[in-house]
Amino acid sequence: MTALRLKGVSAGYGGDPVVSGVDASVAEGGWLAIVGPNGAGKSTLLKAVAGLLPGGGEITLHGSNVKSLSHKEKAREIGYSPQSPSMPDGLTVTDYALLGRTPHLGALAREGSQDLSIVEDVLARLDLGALAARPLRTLSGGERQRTVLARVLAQRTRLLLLDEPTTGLDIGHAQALLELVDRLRREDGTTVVSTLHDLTFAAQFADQLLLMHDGEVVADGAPREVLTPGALAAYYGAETEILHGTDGNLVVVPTRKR
Ligand SMILES: Nc1ncnc2c1ncn2[C@@H]1O[C@H](COP(=O)(O)OP(=O)(O)OP(=O)(O)O)[C@@H](O)[C@H]1O
Repeated sequence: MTALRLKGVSAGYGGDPVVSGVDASVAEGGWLAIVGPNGAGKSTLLKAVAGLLPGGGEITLHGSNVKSLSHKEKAREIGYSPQSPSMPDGLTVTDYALLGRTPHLGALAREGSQDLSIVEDVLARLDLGALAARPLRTLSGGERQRTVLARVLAQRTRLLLLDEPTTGLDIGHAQALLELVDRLRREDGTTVVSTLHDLTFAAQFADQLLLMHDGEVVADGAPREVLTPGALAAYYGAETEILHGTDGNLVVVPTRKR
């Protein structure tokens, strides 16, 4: 069943659209990775899907037009983690992750024991349990990034929009985070749209890629269809080799001519 559908989507920041003519559909429990060079429009498209930017076209989530959802409905349906959110430095890791529960609370209600246990569970899964009481200002870059993700995962939405979720994470924490997101989609049917610069991770975790260049989609399909040395040379100006493992894994290797 289709969870998310984009039809002729355009979006920008006031003047001419930065992104235009984007069509895509993501099945429930699917993972679409938006890839492309710097400035291609990946984050802009993600913000448009989150309903944070004005623009044209149609974005439907589980059959409802995203523009017609109230702020609260959107927050219950769509979890969005931006690339570099502003974080109030005085909050602890737990306090910050608890903000993800806000859309589920009644007016003036405070978080209850269920909200706390959801947050504890997410922190443990992100290897943040030992840092739960630490103020945000004392965290390393990768710990902050994981805390941002803890908040969006604690929101427990059917759609997750993750802008460069592995930025600043070491390879082990990056893998663990992507595996966690993958488990959510397999076990709960969570639908995922993420931008990812790491094309090997994109190929290994997403089932569908959207390659953007200059605000437009220039290729889409399964990772092995989209990630070719020719496309990476044309759109990234990159020299690469693509290795195909027998287990279906695909690896993008930058090569250097000497
Ligand atoms: N708030 C803004 N106001 C005006 N222009 C913006 C704004 N944010 C981004 N842009 C411009 O829109 C274009 C697309 O930016 P976007 O952040 O969507 O690219 P991206 O593909 O996510 O890039 P990156 O890989 O560098 O994160 C760029 O030319 C950028 O300069």
